[in-house]
Amino acid sequence: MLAQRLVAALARPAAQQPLWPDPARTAAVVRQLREAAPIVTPAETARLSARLAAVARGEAFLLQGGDCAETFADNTEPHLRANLGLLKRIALVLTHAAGRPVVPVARLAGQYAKPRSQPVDAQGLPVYRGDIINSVEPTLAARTPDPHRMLRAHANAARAMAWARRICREELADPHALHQQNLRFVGSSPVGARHLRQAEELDRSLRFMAGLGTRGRTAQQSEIYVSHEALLLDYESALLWADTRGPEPLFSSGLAHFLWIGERTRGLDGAHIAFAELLSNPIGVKIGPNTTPEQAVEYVRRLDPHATPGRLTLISRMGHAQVREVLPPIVEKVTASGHQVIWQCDPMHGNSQTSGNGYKTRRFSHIIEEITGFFEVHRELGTHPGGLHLEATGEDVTECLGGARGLGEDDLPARYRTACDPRLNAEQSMELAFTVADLLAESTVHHLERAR
Ligand SMILES: O=C[C@H](O)[C@H](O)COP(=O)(O)O
Ligand SMILES: C=C(OP(=O)(O)O)C(=O)O
Repeated sequence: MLAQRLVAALARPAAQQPLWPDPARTAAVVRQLREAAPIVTPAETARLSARLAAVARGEAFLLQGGDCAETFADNTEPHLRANLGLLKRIALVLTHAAGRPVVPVARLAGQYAKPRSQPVDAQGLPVYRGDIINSVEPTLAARTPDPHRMLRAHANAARAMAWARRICREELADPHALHQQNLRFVGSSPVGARHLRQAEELDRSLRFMAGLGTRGRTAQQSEIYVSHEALLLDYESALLWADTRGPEPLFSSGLAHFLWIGERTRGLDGAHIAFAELLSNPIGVKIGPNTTPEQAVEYVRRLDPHATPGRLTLISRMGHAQVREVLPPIVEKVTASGHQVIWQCDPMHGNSQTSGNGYKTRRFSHIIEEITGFFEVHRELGTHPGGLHLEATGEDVTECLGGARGLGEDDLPARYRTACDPRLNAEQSMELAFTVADLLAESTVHHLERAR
């Protein structure tokens, strides 16, 4: 029955899929993938579901982030350490500000497929669709979709997951060490003085905990969950466990704990939403500025049929100029439906622009403005601003404009390394973290006042 539903889901129109040149070879690769080892376990995914239920109830915060596009070349321990370290450092600042747990979900171990606006690039070549499909190198041969890349993606994801588990357990579980790195940011950033008070308060809290005899190295501190966009359906549908623990039999993805459906593939009649309906994993749906409140309620109805808190995350990416106008009626209508979704802000994808010198970029001030608008909307409506979804790296790239160092267009070429969209660098990310910390602290106060 479930297998038949899967066949029916995949028979629906699927946007953004590659035209594999040799279907027989693709089928052979998919058969091989079905035999491959899973990247994550259902028990881990169930643990994330429980953590996300707390987020949906307003008792925790979801922090998701990482590269726009993972690449095979950058799948190295140092790169993962930098990105995971950044995620954990941001999480520490936000945990302290919110006085609530932060659930860390990396864009990692599978974020290899990219939806694109145009099928061809400026040179007339097939566009780069992520390392799982073709190569970024600008030649016709390299851009031709190659199904064998799905096997390479799986092997890379398995390696990344093993590293991520080890790095988070052995290197990033000590809040004191993370805090020391954050203090270095505060000491060296041109806007560090602005964040000194927050850093000192965190310092005091950590010393207080040490006084109580705990360094805070808990199992929760070393946890990490992974996520990616469920875009390439040949890959996503190849590794599924049967999951009979819930109210109806479903599949649990063996490829990631959390999967999201992107803005370009969220059509209600399409294969991606139908596929997501068959998963027991927590699911995200990106909602852009054209989303209507009625559509949002339909996602809730289809993807959260049993009204499970945190099962669905609605990831708004409206753009800084539209968030205050477009988001409120959506939040109101979904709230009235009685479902407890997670409201997450992706301040990246609605704020992309092309610089005068031809780089795809984003302005730091626009990113902050969208997050501020998101918090304002939820404060106004009395709902929980439950999470943040960032494209960010712990490396010192020059891809987004602005921030404390005032990165300008002329700075972009120096270290513009992304394979797709521009990421915040480590310093811009920490500046954002301290800014969001203030917003979160405020929202916690309002939450407590309302609860009284
Ligand atoms: O990461 C996201 C998408 O792949 C991206 O925003 C689409 O980018 P494009 O407009 O450059 O194709
Ligand atoms: C493509 C992405 O986002 P969106 O679907 O919101 O454009 C992404 O998060 O990588």
